[in-house]
Amino acid sequence: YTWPNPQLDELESLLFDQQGYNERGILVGALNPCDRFNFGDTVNRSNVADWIRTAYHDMATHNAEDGTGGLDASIQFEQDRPENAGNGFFNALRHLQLGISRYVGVADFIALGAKTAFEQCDGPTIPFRGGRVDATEAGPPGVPQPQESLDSHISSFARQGFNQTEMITLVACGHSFGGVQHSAFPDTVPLPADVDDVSQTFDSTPFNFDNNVALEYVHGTTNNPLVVGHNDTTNSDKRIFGSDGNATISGFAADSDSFRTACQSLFARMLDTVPSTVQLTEVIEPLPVKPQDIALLYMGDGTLRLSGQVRFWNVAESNAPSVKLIWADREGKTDSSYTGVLGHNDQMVASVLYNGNVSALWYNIGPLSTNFTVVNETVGISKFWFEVSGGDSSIKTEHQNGVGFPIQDTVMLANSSCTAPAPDGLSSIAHIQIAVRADAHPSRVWLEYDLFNGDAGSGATWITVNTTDAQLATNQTQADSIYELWSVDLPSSALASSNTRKVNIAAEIGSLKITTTSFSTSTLAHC
Ligand code: HEM
Repeated sequence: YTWPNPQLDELESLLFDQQGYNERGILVGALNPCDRFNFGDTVNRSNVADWIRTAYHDMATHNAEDGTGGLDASIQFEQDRPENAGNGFFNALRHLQLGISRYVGVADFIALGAKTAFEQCDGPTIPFRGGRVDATEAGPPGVPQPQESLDSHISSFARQGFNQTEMITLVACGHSFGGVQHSAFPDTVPLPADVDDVSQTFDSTPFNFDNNVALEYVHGTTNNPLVVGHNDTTNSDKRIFGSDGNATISGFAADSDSFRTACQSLFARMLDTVPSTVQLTEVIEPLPVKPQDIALLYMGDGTLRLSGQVRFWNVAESNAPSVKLIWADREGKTDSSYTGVLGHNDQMVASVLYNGNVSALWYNIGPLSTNFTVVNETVGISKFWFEVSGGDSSIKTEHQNGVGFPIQDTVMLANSSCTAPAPDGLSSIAHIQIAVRADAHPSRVWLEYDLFNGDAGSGATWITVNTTDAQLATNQTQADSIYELWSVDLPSSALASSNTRKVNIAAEIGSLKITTTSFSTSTLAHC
């Protein structure tokens, strides 16, 4: 895709800013190491297994015929159903919900969680699409349960869109992780003496993807509680694996590569099973050159400060290039003076598990001593690009296939913005000043910020975007012939349940809506 695209940029970052500098720790951080479990010390439980099971149970109510249900976060409202026994969903959701924003909801986070868990813990790479839509209420029930007959499982998977071989495969792929917990299934897993609870695992390597679930089943060494459980009624894995005379599962036991490939494609299908009204995005690949948090700041002295960061994908620190920024002015013209340096040091390195271990380098716009580049406000800026000088003294221009990286200089934060204590002495008020090009004549200028909403009963969460309108400032002393100032006060209470405490500026000019990247009010100067 072409930068910028706020939804795809956010998904790309969640997928590929995994570890190291600028990491988005929410996914990989909770899966490292793979036996990590955030909630209590029950032996054999893990976030990895909870996250994968959550994605399956959310998807499993899909109806392929009428196109309803699928991976839509309706699991948030369905946790008290017998088919969703155990606290794994609650555990998974209360972590994954923390990352949501106006661009990426709970359903996308459930899918991201399962994908990342699978890959981080030795599974193959799953292509990822975003754009799932969160359900606002429970859907019809229909997750398969262990006491049901083979026929009912076959028809349940058919309803979900999977044939019998795919059913065997998907169950084996999922049950490469985790196990059955006594407290959730007391009739299936007995409680040994002297422990409060226990989880009996599906194979001997419950925290990592491998074909042991098939191998141990075929060798007769399995301890899978849904195969060798003392109550044959709940031995659903035994009935499912054996339903084609063990042909599929024996193939997986004999050939771990075929198991990997089969799980890779079925996991992708599982995560992409959504209501037919939902249109998923393209498969998101890492951008080779990705600007982030690019912002202009109006200084009121004839200059604008350009700041932000740029990530260069799949470059090792030992080959760190030197990078030059070049830009075009408001009219699209460039000049030999429209150039700046990018700052980098050996700490600004990230690592990503993506078809192997990839490293990415981050650079700041401007030298590290200031982290900004000065733009003359009279000529402004409309797009930028990079000249990358490799160790072999070759120079490569990175300009998004000639498009450049666009930036608007119509609306931006002014550096006269500041925060002051509120009259209650406890909270604060941000006095936000916004610079708007005097020739733009916006019909409306406002602030936007994401607010968390939660339903205490179900534990469901969602984001709403709150807005506060700005007015043309009565005091224009900081303004000049090119920019006028708008102002708005934002009490910190307005951001009370904002997940990021970040705010962006928006303006409506004709039928066009322009937005800036977001900033944190906590970084503003004190008045
Ligand atoms: C007929 C179909 C299935 C049945 C009857 C079934 C049944 C079960 C049961 C009873 C548990 C124990 C849950 C607990 O103790 O909290 C479990 C765990 C699990 N299932 Fe399934 N399952 C099925 C299909 C799947 C599929 C298709 C996947 C994923 C692709 C999957 C992934 C998991 C995972 C990862 C766990 C471990 C959870 C943990 O350790 O916390 N299952 N399953």
